[in-house]
Amino acid sequence: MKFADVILPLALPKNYTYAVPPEMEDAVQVGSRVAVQLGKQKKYTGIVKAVHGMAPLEYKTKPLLDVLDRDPVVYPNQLLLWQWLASYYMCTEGEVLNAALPAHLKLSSETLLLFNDAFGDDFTGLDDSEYLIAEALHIRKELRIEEVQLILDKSDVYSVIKKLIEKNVLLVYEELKEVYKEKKENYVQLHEHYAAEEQLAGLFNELGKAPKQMELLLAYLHLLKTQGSVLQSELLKKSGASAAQLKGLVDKNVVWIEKRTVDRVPGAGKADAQVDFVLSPAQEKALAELHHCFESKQVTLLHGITSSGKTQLYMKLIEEHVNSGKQVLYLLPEIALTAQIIRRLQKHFGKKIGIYHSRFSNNERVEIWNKVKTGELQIVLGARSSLLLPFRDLGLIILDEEHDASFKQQDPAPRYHARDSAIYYAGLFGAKVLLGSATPALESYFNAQQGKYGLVELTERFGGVAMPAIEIIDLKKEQAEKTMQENFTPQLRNAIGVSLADNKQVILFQNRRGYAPFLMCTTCGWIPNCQNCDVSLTYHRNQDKLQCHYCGTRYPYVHTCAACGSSNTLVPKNFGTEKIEDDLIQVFPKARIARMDMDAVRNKDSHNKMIQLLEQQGIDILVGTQMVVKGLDFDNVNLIGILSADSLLSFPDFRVNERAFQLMEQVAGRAGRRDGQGKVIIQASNTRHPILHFVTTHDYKGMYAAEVAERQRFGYPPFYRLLKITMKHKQQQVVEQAAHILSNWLRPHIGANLVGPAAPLVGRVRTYYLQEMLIKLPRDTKVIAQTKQLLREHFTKLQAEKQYRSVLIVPDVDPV
Ligand SMILES: Nc1ncnc2c1ncn2[C@@H]1O[C@H](COP(=O)(O)OP(=O)(O)OP(=O)(O)O)[C@@H](O)[C@H]1O
Ligand SMILES: [Zn+2]
Repeated sequence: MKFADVILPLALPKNYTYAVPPEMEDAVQVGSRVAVQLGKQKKYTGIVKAVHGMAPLEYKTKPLLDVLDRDPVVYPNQLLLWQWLASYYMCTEGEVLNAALPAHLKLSSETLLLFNDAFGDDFTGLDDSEYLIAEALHIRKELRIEEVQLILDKSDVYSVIKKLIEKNVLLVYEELKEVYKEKKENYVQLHEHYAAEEQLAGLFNELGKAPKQMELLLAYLHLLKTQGSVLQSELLKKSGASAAQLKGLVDKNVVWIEKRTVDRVPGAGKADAQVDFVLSPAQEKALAELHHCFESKQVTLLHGITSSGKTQLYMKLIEEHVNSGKQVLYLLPEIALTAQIIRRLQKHFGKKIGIYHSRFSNNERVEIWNKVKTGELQIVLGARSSLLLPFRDLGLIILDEEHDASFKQQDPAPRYHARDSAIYYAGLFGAKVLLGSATPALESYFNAQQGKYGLVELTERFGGVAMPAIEIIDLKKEQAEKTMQENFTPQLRNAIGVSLADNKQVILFQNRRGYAPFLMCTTCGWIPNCQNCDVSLTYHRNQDKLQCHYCGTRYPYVHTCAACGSSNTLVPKNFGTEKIEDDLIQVFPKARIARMDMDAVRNKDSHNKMIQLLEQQGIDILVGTQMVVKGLDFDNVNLIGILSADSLLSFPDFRVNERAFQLMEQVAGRAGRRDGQGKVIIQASNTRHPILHFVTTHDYKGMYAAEVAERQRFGYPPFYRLLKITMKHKQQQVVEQAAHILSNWLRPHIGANLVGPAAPLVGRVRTYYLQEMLIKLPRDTKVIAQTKQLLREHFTKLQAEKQYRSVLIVPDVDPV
């Protein structure tokens, strides 16, 4: 008898073993999907993790209901990655599976099946079982899996359902909006008859009487010449003609329309890689050093200052790996994945490159998933989650902007860090990892210093452009002398004026969105808070609403103070990007001003459009949050303003200095990238903060040395590892008691390295009260593994107690 261990898409503490019925023995394979029953009612599809001959001792096995795939959907290396992620980040393999598989590869008994009206009612291509289900669906429009089982009078219905999905008869509800279908587009083709010059000339004569059709024809010929093929939609747009006018040409047998399947995944025309630029001598040297490092190290850190051309080096490395038949994964923070970087890469790698991030539809994800699996896509440019794609033969992972905190997943599990996970995953393939940044994470630079990673430094900007000059302006002094106009010092106002007069562009940075981070009653000091979270509400003037940035709830503007009853005494305090935008309009009424933050660019298109507008110099002044920082490359920006450095340097976190340095150095790096030296103006109240000194001198190493000494003194990363435990419950007393009990159990084992429990700064979020504990762990793999095991046991023990069963316990390994 054979048995299969199956990973189910649930947060189950362990995997279940099922018996393999003899008729499925040949079909069942590691990495294939199988349908199984869990408990009395529920059915799921899971993935086979192992096939073996050992019956479990603790329970009687149920049989597999069905094997869904002839070819496994994941490779053994994915299964190893899932296992590692679950164990290292303290979650279940089911949770990892859930994050990794695109929705259409998951089915469960809760799944609702719908009839696909587009299929019509021609059922001739279906076999008997398929026909029965299709007919039932056609009449009833939707069915649950149990109903399908009743109709067919058998339990193993998953293969029938799968076939019906493939034949486009049936839709799975989760994907209703975007079920996987090939995408078709209409292309216009000139009739062969007119390929010859004379015939075409004759046609022109004929159409002389029909000017619109003539325009259509001219537009067609132009598009054909420039693009090789002619999309109907583009032709109509370019010629300004209507569909009816185009139909006129079709009726005259001049052109015909062909429906073609097109790739959803955007890929520019060229099929071949062509990396045709020349590296500068400094870049050549760095490339040689990278090769040298990779001879002995799996991981190398490329520390290259802003605009030194790191991206060009990546492209050279990508080319080498692609030429040797390997796959390459290029990871970027989500918001940095803009049309700008995509275009830069597509220019050189054309169709070999695929893009993958969370804003993609399920359809697009499935397409990429399949092409990565077959190896057809050799390069993937993606955000964190593209690490979970089924690579076939990975040769290189590049992590650009590797210091970026968004490489760490927050919610839900797996709470993984793409950098560390990439290093593990690459190891399975014997692949290399390149970490790149102008401001590396302290942890990475430390590892490089220790010799664990290779280190290559690129210390000059491409084209010999100088680093921007940095000027710190004393906000206190200017405020005392009453020279401020809104939030601008005279120095910043002047500099903006000079840039505008020179037709240059300006970027202003402020790390808060909205109009004002909070309102305050001038009579009694009352501040409006969120009802679900212990946090003040941000004022958004454009919507005339107050908004909680923790749970997203919106509230109408308040005119009367809830504490003292005075009316119209609430005033905005502090300032966000919306306010700066408003101020700019007043101070520079003629300038073209735009704002880039999460409110202004909700979808990927508006974000890309704004970047494009900036590239084409349709914007004079851009004000934005972190978003304006990430990896952007503009020719004409020569001034950067940081409106308040204090707000970056004053929140309670041991990484605050590192983060502030990275942000300011990165945003400064957007200035003067092409010609002439750029300028950065930083407004600050505390002008003597040591970090400002390091920013002024672009002194990463100085910052590193100072910070690392502090970290060592206080026992923080990179010297210690951190593990944060957050506990949540709707009742404050329950969560406090639970945290107290858990910490009392843990303290004898962990001692002084257990900090807390205590309520975090924002002690209640989304109506849940929070308690946090921090565990500092020595960098010793064995101790770390033992501690995680200890925690797992005690979590289980706590949740076995009835009154604490509903307390949520969230472990976060290596929190950022
Ligand atoms: N060898 C080269 N040939 C042509 N152009 C280059 C070369 N190296 C760099 N450039 C150009 O210089 C600019 C800066 O390079 P790039 O964006 O790669 O820098 P970077 O190091 O990634 O900067 P950042 O860290 O600030 O994002 C880009 O416009 C790039 O096209
Ligand atoms: Zn809230």
